[in-house]
Amino acid sequence: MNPKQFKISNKTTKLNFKSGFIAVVGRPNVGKSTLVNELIGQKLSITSHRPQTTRHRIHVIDTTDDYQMVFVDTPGIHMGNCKAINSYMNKAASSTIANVDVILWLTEVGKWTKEDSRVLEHITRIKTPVILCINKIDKLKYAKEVLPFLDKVSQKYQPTDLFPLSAFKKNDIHALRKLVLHYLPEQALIFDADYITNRSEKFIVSEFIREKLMRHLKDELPYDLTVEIEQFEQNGNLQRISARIFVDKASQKNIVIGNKGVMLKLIGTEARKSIEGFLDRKVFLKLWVKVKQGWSNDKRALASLGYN
Ligand SMILES: Nc1nc2c(ncn2[C@@H]2O[C@H](COP(=O)(O)OP(=O)(O)OP(=O)(O)O)[C@@H](O)[C@H]2O)c(=O)[nH]1
Repeated sequence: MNPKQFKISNKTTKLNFKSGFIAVVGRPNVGKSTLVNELIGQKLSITSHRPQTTRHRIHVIDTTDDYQMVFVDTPGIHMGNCKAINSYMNKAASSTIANVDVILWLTEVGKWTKEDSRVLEHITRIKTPVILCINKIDKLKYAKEVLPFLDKVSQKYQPTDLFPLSAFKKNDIHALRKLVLHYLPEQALIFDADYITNRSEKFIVSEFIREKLMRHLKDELPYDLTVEIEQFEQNGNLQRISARIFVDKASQKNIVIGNKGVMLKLIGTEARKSIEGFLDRKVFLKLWVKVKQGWSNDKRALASLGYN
């Protein structure tokens, strides 16, 4: 299903119908986007093994006959980099936790870091119910190995619920969905039943391209680039897309293109396949690389590239 324009619903729903907003927060790389994609059963948020993959807040919506859950996936709250883009990401995450019905706070089993403590500072300021999810427990050999970590976390903070899980396990996702539902108020649909995100098709497509760049390029390079869609035209069952990849330095342009264009071709092929699956039509994708020096630390450049 393709995202349509976000619209407030005026449809009536059955008795006892529940709906509400659920913020998904946590430090980078704990599995927030993976969890959100699993909860809604569709990939809309990009993921990678690298921290700080998600840069923008995105609403993804799951509607059934009984409920409508609006998940708000956020960038990881992080430290140590004070570029304008980093403060944009931290602000997008921390401003989300007010005005939701419940917060899913993700941590990773066995790994409490300073950035988790930073999230805790934000969480303790608000009164919203918090489900503290201890993710990636599939990495443990025995289930009981989670206990010392639960103990450690409980000494720092008493959440409304403590929920160990693996985002990869269907049963865990099912149980978490039931728990979330408990915190949603009985009220009608917030958005029309066929809306699945607040973001445009163009935005999701640019994110799929950025995901492949994050996954294939090494070191710091993925953090120094962004993607802008220049052409997005549908002609019957064919979607023509032209996208520009902005890098920070001239030397980075050659790395993104690769020897004889091999890297850009690989990224283009993988991105095209993902986009075709998402749009459910054939895609002609053209990628360009352009140097835009200092874009990630320039507020005006950021705003013009959609970071606002
Ligand atoms: N083993 C294991 N890996 C997981 C699990 N959930 C997520 N991951 C992996 O953790 C990595 C990070 O996942 P993301 O969903 O991108 O994490 P995120 O918290 O959205 O990351 P940011 O964009 O940095 O905020 C990916 O390689 C995922 O495949 C899990 O339950 N178990």
